[in-house]
Amino acid sequence: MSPQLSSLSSLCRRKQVAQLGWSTLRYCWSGSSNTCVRQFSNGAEPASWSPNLPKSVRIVEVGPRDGLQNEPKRIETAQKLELIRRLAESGLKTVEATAFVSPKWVPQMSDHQEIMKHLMAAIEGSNADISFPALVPNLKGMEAAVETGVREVAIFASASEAFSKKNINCSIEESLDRFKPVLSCAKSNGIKVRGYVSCVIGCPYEGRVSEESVAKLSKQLIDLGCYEISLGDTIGVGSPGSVSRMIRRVQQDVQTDKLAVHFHDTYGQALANILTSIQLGVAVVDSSVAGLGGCPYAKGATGNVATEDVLYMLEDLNVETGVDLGQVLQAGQYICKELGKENGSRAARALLTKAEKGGAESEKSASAGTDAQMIKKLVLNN
Ligand SMILES: CC(C)(COP(=O)([O-])OP(=O)([O-])OC[C@H]1O[C@@H](n2cnc3c(N)ncnc32)[C@H](O)[C@@H]1OP(=O)([O-])[O-])[C@@H](O)C(=O)NCCC(=O)NCCSC(=O)C[C@@](C)(O)CC(=O)[O-]
Repeated sequence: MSPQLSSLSSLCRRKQVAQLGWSTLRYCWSGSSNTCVRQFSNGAEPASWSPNLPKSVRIVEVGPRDGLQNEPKRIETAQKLELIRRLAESGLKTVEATAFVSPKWVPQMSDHQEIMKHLMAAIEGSNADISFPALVPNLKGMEAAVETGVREVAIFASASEAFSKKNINCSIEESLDRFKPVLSCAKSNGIKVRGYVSCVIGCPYEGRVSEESVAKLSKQLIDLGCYEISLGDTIGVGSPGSVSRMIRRVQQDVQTDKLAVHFHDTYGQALANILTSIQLGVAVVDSSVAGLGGCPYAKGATGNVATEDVLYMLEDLNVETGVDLGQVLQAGQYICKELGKENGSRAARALLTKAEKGGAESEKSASAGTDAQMIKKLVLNN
């Protein structure tokens, strides 16, 4: 073996390239630039640029709930349903639709019954492979959700005491007590329950949150019966260092295939955090169309990471999502127009600018295949 191949071989072994099937890989060096180009021996592209990435990622779209809950202007139920319809048509398999919370606390979600009844009627009797979960904070919310025929709910706890108090008006311990009857009601009605842990890196009232408390609460929610835990950086203060420390600690107590990540983009770290998380094996990512969002009880925190930005990155990494970026982008444009606000997705804005300048010209200059394909679609659809 040449010295170059031998040093590459040990480097790749360190990175556990064996998982990809070492024998099927052929390596060529482009001597001058010293870059390694990987190809499968059958000529196909490698699954992804890094052996540590999952083959596919499930996107949990939270725009209609997390994205809209903080909007000051009343959004009509019909507008919300139109947004959900467009998102569902893009190939998303999970679209969080609403929250059965108190209308006094979060007025924007007060049409939860109507939204959920409509969605459940739309998929009734079908084998539609799509889930429309709703947030529930307590048994009262759960009972209202059950009346609509809901098939999946999400309970939400906080790793910070102060945030728990502000957000759901009880301590962490009390919230777990409130969730117990929710879980048993879910069990007897065959409803899946997802669990959120908020403030996994920092809290707007208490500052830094320990990895220990995030792991403890995540495990408690799993033990209560949640099938998955979404780790929420509610105020978007994490970056890859703190995020990887937190995830590694949680992985000691909860299986990785039961974890999801939920990043807000306050410090512009969300995509880096997602890349870090998926390299640690997490294969479920929450995001919000057009980067809508913010929490009413976390002032100053910006929206969730934009679904379009996540899809743009994952497409380039060859990580499958089954979601059509063009359709999500158009759903984002629809809701931004209704809300009278600019699209918060950087990828959406860049692609739209290019599309406006003219598809053919942009295709020539597009740096990534994703750009060219997207612009073609946008030009055709506009
Ligand atoms: C949990 C409560 C209800 C406690 O609120 P409370 O005031 O302590 O509740 P209560 O039991 O004392 O009841 C007070 C009133 O609320 C009613 N009530 C009681 N429960 C419900 C219910 N489920 N639905 C509708 N109404 C309800 C109840 O019937 C009563 O009505 P009244 O007699 O005054 O007319 C309240 O604090 C609340 O609704 N909080 C929700 C806050 C919220 O939605 N926050 C945003 C979620 S985002 C988040 O948490 C982060 C996340 C998940 O996105 C992840 C991340 O970003 O990191």
